[in-house]
Amino acid sequence: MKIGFIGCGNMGEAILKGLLESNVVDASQIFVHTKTEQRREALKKRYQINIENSNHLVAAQADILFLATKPDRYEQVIQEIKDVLDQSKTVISITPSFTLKTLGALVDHKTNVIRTIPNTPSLVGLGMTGISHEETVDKKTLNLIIELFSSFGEVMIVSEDKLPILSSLSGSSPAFSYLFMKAFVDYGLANGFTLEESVKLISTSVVGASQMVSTQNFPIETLINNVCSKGGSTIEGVNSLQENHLENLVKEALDKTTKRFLEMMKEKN
Ligand SMILES: NC(=O)C1=CN([C@@H]2O[C@H](COP(=O)(O)OP(=O)(O)OC[C@H]3O[C@@H](n4cnc5c(N)ncnc54)[C@H](OP(=O)(O)O)[C@@H]3O)[C@@H](O)[C@H]2O)C=CC1
Ligand SMILES: O=C(O)[C@@H]1CCC=N1
Repeated sequence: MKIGFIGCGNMGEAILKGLLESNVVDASQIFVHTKTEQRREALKKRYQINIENSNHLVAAQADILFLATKPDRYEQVIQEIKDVLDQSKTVISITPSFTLKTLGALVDHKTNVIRTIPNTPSLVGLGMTGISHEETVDKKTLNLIIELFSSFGEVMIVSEDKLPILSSLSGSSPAFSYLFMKAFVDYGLANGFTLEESVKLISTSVVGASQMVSTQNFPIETLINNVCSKGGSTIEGVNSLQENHLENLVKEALDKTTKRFLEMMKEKN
């Protein structure tokens, strides 16, 4: 099996590194083209993968092809590679903008297309990828795609209409978590802790809290209450966040994120 990347920036590299570290594929099986030579050289040096001089050369060799450019390049790069696409290949979109129907039309229905929303924690093997596909995709191909994405994280198959919300919940949410965590790091720095200490304290606690939410069969409210000792310190912070409407702020941000996803789709379909 050969895997191609057309474009390989933040998200493409997260998938590429996730795949390599999971050992499901070897560097010799990966073929990449990006716009700039500088980026191609950097990726070659970092991962010892095959670098090609055109998108066409990548597509000609790959069985599975990640379109990892920004959405404004999708139409152009598909034009460049269309003549080498056939039923033996699978094209994977990772962008909000294009529906399966539009992607199918762009590739002249010559190849399988899968629509995904991955996230950047794939880089460290803790990704979360939403996948939508046409019913016509055969089981073997679908299982292979699921296996690839599962090698660096979790996978959720959803109907296409659910992708905009899924993207806010898992594609974009790492950015919101980083912003939240940045406030803790800044607080540690301002109060005598080093950067390393502050990062360790908050990142370990957030990993622990994530594990509690995903493994303990409690409502999240119970987990919050279990930290708030009666008459203790935490309740003061929780009350302050609630008085400042943290949950409403987050929901408003999610609404705006989803709205933009839908606008991006409207622009291209
Ligand atoms: N970042 C994220 O968290 C997530 C991103 N996505 C989606 O992933 C896609 C990529 O985003 P992201 O990785 O952040 O973007 P980046 O800007 O980091 O990467 C874009 C890549 O595309 C390459 N590129 C640009 N033009 C061409 C071209 N004509 N041919 C080949 N390669 C080209 C760039 O090359 P070069 O580096 O040489 O300039 C770069 O490697 C987007 O569609 C985004 O919606 C989805 C989920 C999460
Ligand atoms: O910001 C974006 O458009 C992409 C989609 C999900 C995360 N990043």
